[in-house]
Amino acid sequence: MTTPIPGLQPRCFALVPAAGIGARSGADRPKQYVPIAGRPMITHTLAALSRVTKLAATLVVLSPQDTLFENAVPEFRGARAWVARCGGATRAASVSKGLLELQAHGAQPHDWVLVHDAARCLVQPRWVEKLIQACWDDPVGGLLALPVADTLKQSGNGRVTGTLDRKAKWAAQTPQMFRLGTLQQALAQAGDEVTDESSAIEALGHQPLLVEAALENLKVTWPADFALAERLLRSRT
Ligand SMILES: Nc1ccn([C@@H]2O[C@H](COP(=O)(O)OP(=O)(O)OP(=O)(O)O)[C@@H](O)[C@H]2O)c(=O)n1
Ligand SMILES: C[C@](O)(CO)[C@H](O)COP(=O)(O)O
Repeated sequence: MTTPIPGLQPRCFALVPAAGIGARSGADRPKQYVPIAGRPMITHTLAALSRVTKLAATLVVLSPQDTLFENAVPEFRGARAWVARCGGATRAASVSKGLLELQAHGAQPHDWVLVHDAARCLVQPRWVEKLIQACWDDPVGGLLALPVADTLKQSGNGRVTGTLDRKAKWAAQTPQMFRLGTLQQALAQAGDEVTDESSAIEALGHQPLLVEAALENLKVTWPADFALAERLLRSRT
């Protein structure tokens, strides 16, 4: 595991995987570019991250075939805003490629990386700050998450085949915050199929910190989620 270096302050970087196609969303384009409340979804995500002063820079990982980003987010530029068209076939592959890109920009193994889905466009700066504060002195790092409130059913052929114990179950969100070096090692060992960073870190034998967030930090995934996200965003202004 990458450990802190005495006397050397780590920096915090945001890494935003945005190389997916949004197959489940039913949209006519990658879902991160679908307008929500008048702007492409990803602009809300990046605007929220830009208000987190602890972040040294934000890297957006795009698909090598992406032609939409610069038009969608013309304001995303400058010393703290990086883009790399190095996305892979899975979210984990995109994150791994992004970590290499962060290193190419000078990030060090002991620096913190906050991986945040482009598709969680309702993230609020205060939740990100809560995560940073909670994890800053933690030996492992952690993630935003929410205790499961619904009763969990096991399914088979559309019928209930069992009821799962929901005690001590949390739904993982993002950002997920880990040291760059540890995350690189974890993803290299876990492979490209893990669905979040925490799973890879857990597979190394660590126990990431759970930092309670809000239901509102949802991931736009299904067609109906766009209207819900729009209502929530509009209700803030
Ligand atoms: N190969 C991939 C797949 C996903 N992502 C990103 O990871 C985040 C969470 O993934 P998900 O919600 O599953 O997005 P998609 O993969 O685009 O959706 P779907 O699975 O429905 O195709 C998204 O911001 C998405 O752009 C990525 O960078 N690279
Ligand atoms: C990282 C994540 O958002 C945590 O809930 C989630 O695992 C992403 O999953 P997906 O398969 O990319 O939708």
